[in-house]
Amino acid sequence: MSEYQWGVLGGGQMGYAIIAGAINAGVLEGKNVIVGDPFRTKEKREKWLKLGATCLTKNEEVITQSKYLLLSVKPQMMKEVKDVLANMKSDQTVVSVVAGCSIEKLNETCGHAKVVRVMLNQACLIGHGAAVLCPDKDVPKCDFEMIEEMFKATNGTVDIVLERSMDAFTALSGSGIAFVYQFLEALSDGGVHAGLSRELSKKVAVQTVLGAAKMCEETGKHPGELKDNVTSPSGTTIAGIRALEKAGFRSAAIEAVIAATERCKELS
Ligand SMILES: NC(=O)C1=CN([C@@H]2O[C@H](COP(=O)(O)OP(=O)(O)OC[C@H]3O[C@@H](n4cnc5c(N)ncnc54)[C@H](O)[C@@H]3O)[C@@H](O)[C@H]2O)C=CC1
Ligand SMILES: O=C(O)[C@@H]1CCC=N1
Repeated sequence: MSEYQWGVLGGGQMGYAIIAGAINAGVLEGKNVIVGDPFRTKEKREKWLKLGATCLTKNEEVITQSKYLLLSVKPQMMKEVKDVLANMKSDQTVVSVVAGCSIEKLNETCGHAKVVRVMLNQACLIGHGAAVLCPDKDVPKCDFEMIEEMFKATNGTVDIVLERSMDAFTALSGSGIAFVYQFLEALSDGGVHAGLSRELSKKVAVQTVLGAAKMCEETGKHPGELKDNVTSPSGTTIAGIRALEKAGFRSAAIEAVIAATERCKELS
């Protein structure tokens, strides 16, 4: 084993968010990271080099030189990496964020390595992800604690969950952040329609969503109760809520989580 501790297979959006988040949080050093990716663009390689990581296009070397391997290729790319993963040893641990890829499948694919399945979203880059972890039974306690600490440093919440709920968490956390981005974009479009500048509308929309999330977190109150507190009789809010209800807003959000969960099941 070399000086590298963390290998990454797939240095794209999620691999980068997890590792850069950990480096930003001070729980990992770039010099301890080795990334395997075809690096089809110069920008991608440079992003990793800036972190102090080592970039390789040969996955074999990444595998042999890592104690922990972050598996962050697309589900459809698993077949491309399965031959190198098959060589993994029992003193190595794979941390997989691959949507829909079960522990059973990971065990079949990753040689003798131990396996931890994780789901989270890209806000881990800035310490505000929402992570769920699902370790296989044979993961040594000290290895799991180390992995848990790393995810605690980069996520607002970290929970250990049963594997059967991973598809739902993929929808709620992994994809859910994109649904919130869509809501944010739509809110600021609404502001622009009402005559606000794009810049100020976006800024206020972001702060409004941030404030709502913090109110839910810090008061511990049900979002419905907080909504009722805002809604004056014959006021502006109820007029807006009526419009949202007419358009099926809450149902659309529920359907989005269901659709993403179903898609995750299909991917597996
Ligand atoms: N994007 C997200 O917000 C989230 C993604 N995930 C999961 O993370 C995984 C990665 O997703 P993204 O980062 O979005 O995808 P991405 O496409 O940004 O990253 C995948 C990376 O794998 C690289 N790659 C392709 N073939 C390879 C090979 N043979 N060996 C090594 N690397 C190879 C690509 O060049 C790319 O950089 C997926 O399995 C996804 O389900 C999980 C949670 C959230
Ligand atoms: O869209 C996807 O498939 C991935 C998994 C969760 C978030 N992004």
